[in-house]
Amino acid sequence: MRLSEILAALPFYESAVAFDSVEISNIEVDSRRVTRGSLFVCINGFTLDGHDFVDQAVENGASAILAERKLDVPVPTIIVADSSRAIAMIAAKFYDYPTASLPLIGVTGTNGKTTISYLLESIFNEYELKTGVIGTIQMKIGQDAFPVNNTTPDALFLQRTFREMIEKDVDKAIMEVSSHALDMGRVYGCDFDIAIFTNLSQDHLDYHKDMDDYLHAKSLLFAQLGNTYNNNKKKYAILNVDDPSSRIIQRSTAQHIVSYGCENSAQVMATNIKLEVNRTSFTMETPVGSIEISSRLIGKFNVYNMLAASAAAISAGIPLVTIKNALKRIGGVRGRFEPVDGSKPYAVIVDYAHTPDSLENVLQTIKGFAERKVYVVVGCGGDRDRTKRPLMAGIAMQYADHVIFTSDNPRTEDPTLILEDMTGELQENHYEVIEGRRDAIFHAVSLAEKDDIVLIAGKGHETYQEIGHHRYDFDDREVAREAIKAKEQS
Ligand SMILES: CC(=O)N[C@H]1[C@@H](OP(=O)(O)OP(=O)(O)OC[C@H]2O[C@@H](n3ccc(=O)[nH]c3=O)[C@H](O)[C@@H]2O)O[C@H](CO)[C@@H](O)[C@@H]1O[C@H](C)C(=O)N[C@@H](C)C(=O)N[C@H](CCC(=O)O)C(=O)O
Ligand SMILES: Nc1ncnc2c1ncn2[C@@H]1O[C@H](COP(=O)(O)OP(=O)(O)OP(=O)(O)O)[C@@H](O)[C@H]1O
Ligand SMILES: N[C@H](CCC[C@H](N)C(=O)O)C(=O)O
Ligand SMILES: [Mg+2]
Repeated sequence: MRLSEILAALPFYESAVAFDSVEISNIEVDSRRVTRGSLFVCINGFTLDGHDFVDQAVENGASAILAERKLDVPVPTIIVADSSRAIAMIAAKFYDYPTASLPLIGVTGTNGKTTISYLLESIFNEYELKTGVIGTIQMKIGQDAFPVNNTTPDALFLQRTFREMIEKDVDKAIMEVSSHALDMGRVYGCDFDIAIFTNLSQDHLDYHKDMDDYLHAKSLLFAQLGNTYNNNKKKYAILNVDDPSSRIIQRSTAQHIVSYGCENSAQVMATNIKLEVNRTSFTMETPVGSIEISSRLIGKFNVYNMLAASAAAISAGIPLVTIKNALKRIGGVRGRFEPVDGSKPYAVIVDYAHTPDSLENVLQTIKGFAERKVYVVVGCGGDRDRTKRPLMAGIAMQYADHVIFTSDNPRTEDPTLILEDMTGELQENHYEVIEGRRDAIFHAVSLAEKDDIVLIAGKGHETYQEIGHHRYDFDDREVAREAIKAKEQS
């Protein structure tokens, strides 16, 4: 595509030289991926500055550079005020606005995004539609899975992926939209058809100034709903009426709102909720009728997830009976309330709870069924919100009979200091600190007796532990299985 055509997507740019004849074969933000004919976009990141790699990009064959300042290079340089925002617009243009035709659902909120994405995948698949999913665990096109570095990847990856999804005949794309992504403009250029809000509770206060700032970022998904290409497609905002933040979010969109909830009156509402140890059932009242839902997803928080997914699916025209069958079929989502080796007299559950609210929800659920002791193995990630550490520790202590505090992903922080942040204010002493996560899991499992429950929280599906800048192989579920085996042999 001609550079001038790509640049037409930008509201403003400057260039000192003529570039009318420049052809662009692809766009890249990483100088190492640049090939002959690339447009290299220099992004000033959190750790490195793409402008410093411009020589490598030119050596690798870049035809033009998009940057935030003048650079001494022998190819045309286009100057914009903010290249990480410009990239979203030009990537959408370069890949010919894929989301103008690809039906796209965005899920945002503190907890439940991944779960809802996979519920929607199951519902659409049940209706024989091909899905694409982008989120925390992976990117999927149909049943093919690919690794991702971020819950919501950068704009270039997104637009490229949406185009690939169209080429591979995807009918519905579902993506998690993190507050970081919204704040950094990774999803500018995405034309969402349905936007889902799950809930808002404390997390990410390392990045967002305060909870208002965090909520504002979440609301941006709804502010952009229907404003992208003005193509007159009907848009829906799916809001949780039981979360007070929905009232603020509601004000950021003029699109059709579909409410869901259990406590306050909602368009899609759960009544007669029965929470059992291995099954959840409820009546789902909807604008298109009422239906009995039965699912193997456990806990009231999963009733909210099922309502949110159902409200979105109904808005997308999926019949209630398909929704019912899909929710009945789905066994669970990887690393979310996942039992490890259900054949033992005690239970071991791995769950991705890494926020105060999710930990409280999961522990409340477990306490609702526990016949004897509850053990919790939990830590907090390094280089992340420090203020959630004592809150998570307090919640673990409140619900568990015994807590083993351990390392999550320490990243570049000292694990001992993270654990001090967690335990420093604790008044009671029914806890131990075992820094090594493997030892902590082995110890917790060794303590479990008949009818006890061990919750291993925080890392869910993750298959690594990040210490310093290195990711070591580590999977809570595998380690728990080994611990169970060791216990049985001792
Ligand atoms: C703070 C943050 O969001 N950082 C993101 C950012 O990385 P960065 O700014 O550090 O990038 P950088 O390494 O400084 O590089 C700057 C530029 O130089 C370029 N470069 C670099 C090296 C080189 O040789 N040549 C070159 O051109 C890079 O390609 C890049 O364009 O851009 C990267 C590429 O898009 C992201 O992967 C990375 O996310 C990191 C891994 C991250 O941890 N982000 C978290 C905070 C995040 O976004 N989390 C949310 C989920 C949160 C949740 O819901 O729980 C998410 O959506 O993932
Ligand atoms: N609706 C919900 N409300 C509160 N807690 C929830 C809800 N759904 C899931 N959880 C809890 O939060 C954890 C993470 O769930 P999930 O992965 O679906 O959320 P997420 O929003 O995708 O998280 P992330 O921000 O890490 O991507 C689960 O393991 C469970 O403990
Ligand atoms: N998307 C979240 C995941 C946190 C998972 C937890 N295991 C941790 O490392 O803190 C984040 O990057 O903040
Ligand atoms: Mg997620």
